Amino acid sequence: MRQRILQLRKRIKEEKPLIHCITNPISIHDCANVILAVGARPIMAEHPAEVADITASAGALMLNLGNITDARIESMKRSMRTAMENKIPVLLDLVGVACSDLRLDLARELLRIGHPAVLKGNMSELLAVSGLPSHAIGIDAGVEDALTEENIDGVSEVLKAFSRNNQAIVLATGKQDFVTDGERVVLVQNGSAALSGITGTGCMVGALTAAFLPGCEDNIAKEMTDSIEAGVWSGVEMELNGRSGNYLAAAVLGTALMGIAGEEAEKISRGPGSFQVNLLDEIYGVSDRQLLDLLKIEIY
Ligand SMILES: Nc1ncnc2c1ncn2[C@@H]1O[C@H](COP(=O)(O)OP(=O)(O)OP(=O)(O)O)[C@@H](O)[C@H]1O
Ligand SMILES: Cc1ncsc1CCO
Repeated sequence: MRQRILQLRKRIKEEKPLIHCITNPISIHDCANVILAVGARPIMAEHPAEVADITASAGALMLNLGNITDARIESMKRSMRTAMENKIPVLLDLVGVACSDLRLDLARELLRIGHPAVLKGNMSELLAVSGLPSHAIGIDAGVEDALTEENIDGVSEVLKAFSRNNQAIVLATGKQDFVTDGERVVLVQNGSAALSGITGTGCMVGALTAAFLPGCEDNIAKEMTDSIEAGVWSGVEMELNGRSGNYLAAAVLGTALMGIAGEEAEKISRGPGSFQVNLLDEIYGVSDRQLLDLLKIEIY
């Protein structure tokens, strides 16, 4: 996994894929900047009459339900259709589905239209979309829903089943980030409480993960073959848009990079203002050596 995420980061820097984001105006600027910081190219087009063309030319599509509008609802449906037709990987960020039936219904409709590679949210949002009770406060996760040593086995079973049912990577953010492909679970333990002191860090994790999706494409078949030969493939084969594959590494890299950058930025910041600036610098500047030395993941 460690070598895999370094290769993925290098590949995106080299290939600079176009990442189409339809997202909320609160964090749209931050999302564009983190995509640039890892070497990819953001485009934030959202007019319903143009999004199909833009999606068709992109390497990945990010749909973020924050601050939803009628225009973006229509655009997301159109882009999801185009992404499926063109075999473009999609990350769906379920912002607010635990506090708004409009967004929950939209998420379900998008899941009927298409097949995201990654389903992302905080723990309350993922419980809500899985059809379970949740305790969100607005777009924030409720403390009752946080991952703990006591509930981790139960939560893992729920989110692994949700991943298998949707044949998507599930990424739940929080103090620890939880990533699963339906078989394996990766806990990413990097991070800083300062990340919850500025808005949009969850959206930025979505944007980073979306930026890494195109880098998983050609390597998927090879990664699976290598794993089978090495006897370590865990058995789950995902049919994503007609390809077999697994975008687990993109989600682990997206969350780990945010977590490590948050830890490093916190050391040199005076408060949320300088933290925000330093966070972007760290996402841009963290070296491979730092990534390897600071990465804290557990794989089950
Ligand atoms: N208390 C914490 N300690 C360490 N890391 C944290 C903490 N809170 C959040 N993070 C990190 O911040 C990032 C965003 O996660 P969070 O769950 O806060 O997203 P969110 O609620 O969707 O955020 P937003 O709504 O602001 O976009 C993740 O990388 C997560 O690991
Ligand atoms: C504050 C806020 N409201 C809708 S989206 C958003 C950014 C963090 O998700």
